[in-house]
Amino acid sequence: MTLNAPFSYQNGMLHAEAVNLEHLADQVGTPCFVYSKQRLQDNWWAFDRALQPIPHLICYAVKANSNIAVLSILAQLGSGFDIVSGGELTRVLTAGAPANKIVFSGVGKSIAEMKQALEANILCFNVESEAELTRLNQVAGEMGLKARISLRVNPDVDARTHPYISTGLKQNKFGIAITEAPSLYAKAQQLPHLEITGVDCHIGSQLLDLAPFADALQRILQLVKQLEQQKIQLHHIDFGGGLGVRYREEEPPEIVDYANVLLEQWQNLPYTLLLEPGRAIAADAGILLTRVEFLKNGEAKNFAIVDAAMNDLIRPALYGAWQRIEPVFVADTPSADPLCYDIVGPVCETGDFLGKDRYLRVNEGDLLAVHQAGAYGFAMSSNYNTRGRAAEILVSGHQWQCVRRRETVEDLLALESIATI
Ligand SMILES: Cc1ncc(COP(=O)(O)O)c(C=O)c1O
Ligand SMILES: N[C@@H](CCCC[NH3+])C(=O)O
Repeated sequence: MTLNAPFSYQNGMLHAEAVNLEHLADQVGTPCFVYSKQRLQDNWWAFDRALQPIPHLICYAVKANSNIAVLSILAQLGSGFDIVSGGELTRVLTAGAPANKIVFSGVGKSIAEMKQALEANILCFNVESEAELTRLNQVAGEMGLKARISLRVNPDVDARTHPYISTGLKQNKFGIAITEAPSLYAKAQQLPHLEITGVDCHIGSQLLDLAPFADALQRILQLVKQLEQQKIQLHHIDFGGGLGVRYREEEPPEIVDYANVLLEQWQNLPYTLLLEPGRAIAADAGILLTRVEFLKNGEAKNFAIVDAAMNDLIRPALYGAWQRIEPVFVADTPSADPLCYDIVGPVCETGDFLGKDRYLRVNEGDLLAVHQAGAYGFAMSSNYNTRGRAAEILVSGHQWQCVRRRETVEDLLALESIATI
């Protein structure tokens, strides 16, 4: 028997982390998410290196994986952060990141969130509507402060990704139409409690093509020229995140090729380039470990019923996403042919599956690893069916540490009370 390295990737590279996953799963219990410190760092450095020729700030998209230990690893590298809520702001500051590297995206910022971010003195609000602009100006004024802003511009390019995670089209709720941006910038310039500092854009997630990026940047740079003519002073251009990763047979661009497409158009612009990558930094730095509870041979299908469910990893149920699932132990000389299974969880939904039609050699009690689970895994988990959320483990070399313990039922019930009315 050989133990698979915890992070053996599709490209055949074995990762340096060397923790025995069986021992870890025995001690922590399953399901649990396991993150590689080294891989997080390597991914962040790959962006940083690729953008070396120009002034830049990588603002990791916290929504992808907001564990405080993950954030603090990136903060120590000098990362900036893209947040979308007051909660994420608190996490990032708790992780020790400086507020002046934080940008705040999202279409529905509340007054309380605006106040929190103004008090913290974040780098920039990415404003997504005229109404938000008005509200932010008022809130900042009441606090006797000025809010630094970018307008998030919707360039109307088709990112050619899943419709739920495409954000740069006219019909999406995000951003301000590029055609309306010059007049809204002119308005922002008149508002006394705002300070224009940049332009922002994000066209979608899990992008596998460079063309939409190139297209969007071209449109943004045209807008920037127009704003220069309007004498609007910019300091940065925030080009969002969205670079895809390989889940199955996709061929996402390398980080360096993605950066080169941006650099080609950038030339010698006198601005700082901000990027907001999430998935490309966190996805392949994490796996979800789950144990087979039962094997069930139905009339039409075989099921491997595992102890992780859609509440732990919702991407398969929500987007029909495919993530690689494989046993942690692989026999050197397999004794039987693999069987075709649906890998399903205990949640009472037919949509509760982690994978369908997977050929596996498994037995009850076996440990499985779901790959590419470092991004939009735990961060999108829930307590559906009153299931406590999984533990999160960070591994570094031969060491591991529990960076979020498993939720107990007491944790879940603590917020509720028996009705007395
Ligand atoms: C505004 C914004 N920035 C950054 C991201 C991160 O995207 P990704 O994880 O695809 O890099 C997202 C998510 O799509 C987003 O909405
Ligand atoms: N949650 C999505 C990505 C959403 C990106 C956020 N704007 C996913 O798992 O693919």
